[in-house]
Amino acid sequence: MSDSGSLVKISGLNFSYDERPVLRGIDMDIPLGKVIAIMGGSGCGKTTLLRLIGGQLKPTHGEVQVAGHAVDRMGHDELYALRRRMGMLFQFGALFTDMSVFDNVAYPLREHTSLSEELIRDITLMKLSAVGLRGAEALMPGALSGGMARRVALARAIALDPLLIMYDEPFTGLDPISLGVIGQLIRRLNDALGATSIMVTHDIHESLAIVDYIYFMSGGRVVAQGTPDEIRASKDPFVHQFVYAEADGPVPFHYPAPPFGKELLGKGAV
Ligand SMILES: Nc1ncnc2c1ncn2[C@@H]1O[C@H](COP(=O)(O)OP(=O)(O)OP(=O)(O)O)[C@@H](O)[C@H]1O
Repeated sequence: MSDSGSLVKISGLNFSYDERPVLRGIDMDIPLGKVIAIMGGSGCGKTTLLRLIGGQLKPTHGEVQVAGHAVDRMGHDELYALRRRMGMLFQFGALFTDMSVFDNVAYPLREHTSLSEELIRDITLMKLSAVGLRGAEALMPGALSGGMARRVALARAIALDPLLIMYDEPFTGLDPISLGVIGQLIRRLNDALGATSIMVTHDIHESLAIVDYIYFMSGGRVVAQGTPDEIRASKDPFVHQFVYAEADGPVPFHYPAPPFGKELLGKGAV
């Protein structure tokens, strides 16, 4: 793929929290218009990767480019302008509980633009309509089901017509029907906006249904990648473990610990 076609280009990316390496040489090329999933075991660095793309963290080595510009070399104003073009949906959506559905979705427009209240109203209603919730504008978040709240969070994430939308575990805590609805919405909104979407998720089946490409991470590295068809056909043990939700495989079930026998004996001997 040519550079002109990629919205996010990650090259040789390393990142450590203090001295502890979390990402170790990540390369990704995410084309404009695509929806991609990043999967991997707990703590493998997925959220850290999103924060590096968003410019909240700086690489230890390597580079993240968004729309042809290195994120860590941007000045304050440039980074602010870029963030305005990025929609983020964090785990559980995190709506402002003391604001109505309407005010939640209008919030980024009021914060980041100088549009008239009349125009903000029209855009907000259009965004709510895009997620099927125009009629719910006056409700407070406490009155929403989990699936509806997630849809409001989606409407808020796309309020400013983002170039790039990042989702951190958008399906967590949803029932299977809402999960399918949110998955389809992520795809439809991406395509309608001509945006590019990156989602960190544990849901392999929803990912296979809606994304263009999947990266699997382990130990801070990309260990497998491919289109949904390639992933379904893959014999890679890592991919197999994810697709078939097996406890035993390359992704360890246990957090690293000293051998059990040694620890128990150690305690018994005291
Ligand atoms: N602010 C921080 N300071 C120090 N270490 C951190 C910080 N944030 C995350 N970590 C550590 O970095 C590693 C990667 O964390 P990250 O949240 O990116 O993983 P993840 O793949 O998103 O995990 P999960 O799927 O459980 O959300 C973890 O071991 C975590 O404990």
